[in-house]
Amino acid sequence: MALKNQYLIDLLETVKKRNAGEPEFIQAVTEVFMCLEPVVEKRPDLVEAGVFERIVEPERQIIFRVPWVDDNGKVQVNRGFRIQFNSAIGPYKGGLRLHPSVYSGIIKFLGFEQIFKNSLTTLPMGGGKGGSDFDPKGKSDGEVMRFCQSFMTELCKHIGPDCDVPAGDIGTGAREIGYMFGQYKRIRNEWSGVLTGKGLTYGGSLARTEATGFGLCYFTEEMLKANGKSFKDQTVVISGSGNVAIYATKKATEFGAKVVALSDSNGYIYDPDGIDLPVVQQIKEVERGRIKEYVDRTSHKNATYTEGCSGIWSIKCDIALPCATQNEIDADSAKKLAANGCYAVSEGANMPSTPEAIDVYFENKMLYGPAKAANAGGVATSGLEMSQNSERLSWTFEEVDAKLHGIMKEIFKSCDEAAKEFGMEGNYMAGANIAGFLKVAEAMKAQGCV
Ligand SMILES: NC(=O)C1=CN([C@@H]2O[C@H](COP(=O)(O)OP(=O)(O)OC[C@H]3O[C@@H](n4cnc5c(N)ncnc54)[C@H](OP(=O)(O)O)[C@@H]3O)[C@@H](O)[C@H]2O)C=CC1
Ligand SMILES: O=C(O)CCC(=O)C(=O)O
Repeated sequence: MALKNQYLIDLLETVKKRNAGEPEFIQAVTEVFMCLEPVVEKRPDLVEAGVFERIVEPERQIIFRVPWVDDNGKVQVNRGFRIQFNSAIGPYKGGLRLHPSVYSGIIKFLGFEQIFKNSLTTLPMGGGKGGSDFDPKGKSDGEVMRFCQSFMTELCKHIGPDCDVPAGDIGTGAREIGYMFGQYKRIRNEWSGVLTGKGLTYGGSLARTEATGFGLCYFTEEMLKANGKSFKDQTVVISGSGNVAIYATKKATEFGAKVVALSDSNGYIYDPDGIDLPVVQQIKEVERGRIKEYVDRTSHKNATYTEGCSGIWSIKCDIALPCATQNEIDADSAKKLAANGCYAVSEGANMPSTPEAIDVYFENKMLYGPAKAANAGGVATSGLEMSQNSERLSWTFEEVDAKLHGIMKEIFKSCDEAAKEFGMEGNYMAGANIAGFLKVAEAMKAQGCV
């Protein structure tokens, strides 16, 4: 697919020049622009208000030094990032990624996607994202703590419960959030809901741990239902074996599907008898081990491990849920999925499909649940954590889960309706981008040229 609208073509050229060397961000903007072409035609008032030019430029970007001392007494230096992309509809909100691949282009694409995702949740949250090229893998708890304290010593100057509320993402789980929260509280001498994904003993919300994976399945079930299908008795392949993948496996299994594969950045497991989730949880959540250990630890005799990640998409399945990282499904992998009869791809990870892979989904009439809608359950539940912190109350697991389920149903409905309204029925990617954009755009127009 290529852009046809000259105004958007020219604007994309400007974005490319201004953000040279950041291909992930250009990829994210290109996708959004392709979906917004009919909006440009229908809403000249938004063009007049400069909304398109303003929405692709972050309100603020912070880059900082993160020095810390390792277990050998050696000084290490990482780079920290926080991008405060858009605050039109609420305080900046989005996770912190700790992974060696992190640089400004990754944080910028994630922050940009977050604007539309957060808008789709219906909650008042703007878009932001952050992180560092620090790799928590293989580090001791002491090293992770010293890094997190140093990171927060700078970050705390720029965030706050009514300004910017970070959370977890790849490499940032409950341990890291705990260390960062402790440091924020110590420096600012205040207890506030400045981070979400907190532990349950200090203001965290029940069901936040499960929320992204559960939400992905709630959204996917709605998409399947609208097309006369369901998870029941379907074979599912899920990539990754982190927070999102684990709870997507749990909910898909509860919905009656059989999940047969999971992966990490070294390789993938295939278990034709269905993934033995408690074993995966022990290895990944408790021991921080590698997925290949599964084969020796499960009683399922037919389980196998294969080195390398992309082979996971050659496994025959009905539904694929990529839950690891960006651009993990390319055109070749998408073609293998289609050739093996996979009819639905729904994204737990952020931007896991390349543009060429998305073309393959549409050419093969596969159902496609785009990340900014399908994985919005995590941030939605973070929004619910913020509400509980403000109220000084804690809701039960069932209450939070029911609200999450309701939000995911509404997100599917908005995507479906926007796609229909703008003449692209069944294209939930277009629907998600249009519905997410319109709310933010109206707010930006109403607030004047800021
Ligand atoms: N956590 C949340 O609430 C939300 C997360 N997301 C997105 O979901 C995805 C997964 O996040 P989450 O589960 O939280 O992260 P985790 O750190 O818990 O798990 C990440 C998983 O993905 C694998 N992975 C990471 N990088 C790569 C890579 N380059 N190639 C192959 N596999 C890789 C990891 O393997 P290994 O252990 O080997 O690194 C691990 O299995 C990300 O795209 C994130 O942005 C989206 C919405 C909310
Ligand atoms: O819960 C949050 O605030 C962050 C979630 C997130 O980073 C994401 O949706 O990608």
